[in-house]
Amino acid sequence: MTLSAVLARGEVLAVRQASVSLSGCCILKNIDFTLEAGELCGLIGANGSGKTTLLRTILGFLAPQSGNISIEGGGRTSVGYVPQKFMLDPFMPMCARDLVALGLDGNRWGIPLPSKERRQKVDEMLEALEATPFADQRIGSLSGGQQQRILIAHAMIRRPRLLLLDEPLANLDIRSVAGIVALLRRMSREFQTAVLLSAHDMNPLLSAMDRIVYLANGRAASGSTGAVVRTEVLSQLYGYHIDVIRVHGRVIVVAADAEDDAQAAIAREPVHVAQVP
Ligand SMILES: Nc1ncnc2c1ncn2[C@@H]1O[C@H](COP(=O)(O)OP(=O)(O)OP(=O)(O)O)[C@@H](O)[C@H]1O
Repeated sequence: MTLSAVLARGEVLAVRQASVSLSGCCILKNIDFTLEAGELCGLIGANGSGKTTLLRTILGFLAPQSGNISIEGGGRTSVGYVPQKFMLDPFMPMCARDLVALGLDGNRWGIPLPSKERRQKVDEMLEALEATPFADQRIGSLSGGQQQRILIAHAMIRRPRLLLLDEPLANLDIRSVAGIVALLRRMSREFQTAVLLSAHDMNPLLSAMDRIVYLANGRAASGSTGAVVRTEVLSQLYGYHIDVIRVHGRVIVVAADAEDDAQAAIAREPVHVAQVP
């Protein structure tokens, strides 16, 4: 990871021609996009398309074989992260508020914040996430949507410049999904944090995304949703014909005429089926 020298004004993250291999297998090839302060970006792709790999590379857990990644402020201290499938023990004897407060400690050394200041920061973040009403409940007793809010508060409490979330909408009902998306949209603007969240279904994010990074075939297309989610762009990305169908304000991406069985199996993967609210 390089320091912020190559970032243009306003950019918080720049991924430049980054390629990543795992166990000798190329997972991501020449990924190239930037994110600006306050932008909300959907990292969209089917299962196994490399979303987690890309997030782990941005975090510095994996090194790109080529290309580079620059983050404002130089790295981890300015990045918040909510991992995928974060399992919270239902019997963990910790209330939600305390988990948020732990985010203040992070990799911080030295004298802790005075307890009054600490409490104030936690209260502010709980309020921002509309999590105050359940802040004193045991973390394991909360619903999936409530837990997600607490995890985001934990990741945001040090006001990172970049927030990475791996599938934060998975396993949530449609109402909770809409609530989390609206909160992330508002927080990215309010705190001028660049938010990159992965999802396999772009539909819940359509009205909220400033930018999309669409992963397929180890490669990425990025830009506004209108510019990227198009037949020509996605067909080029996948390497075979893709139809983009817009219906009732939703997008369905389907592969037409896959040439053989193997391709057809891959082709079925990217289909984004519209959910009925
Ligand atoms: N350690 C590894 N060695 C080799 N291949 C790996 C390794 N870890 C992951 N992969 C492969 O890399 C590809 C991308 O995986 P990744 O978890 O990044 O995808 P994803 O888009 O996050 O998937 P999901 O939506 O299912 O979480 C997959 O094909 C996966 O099998």
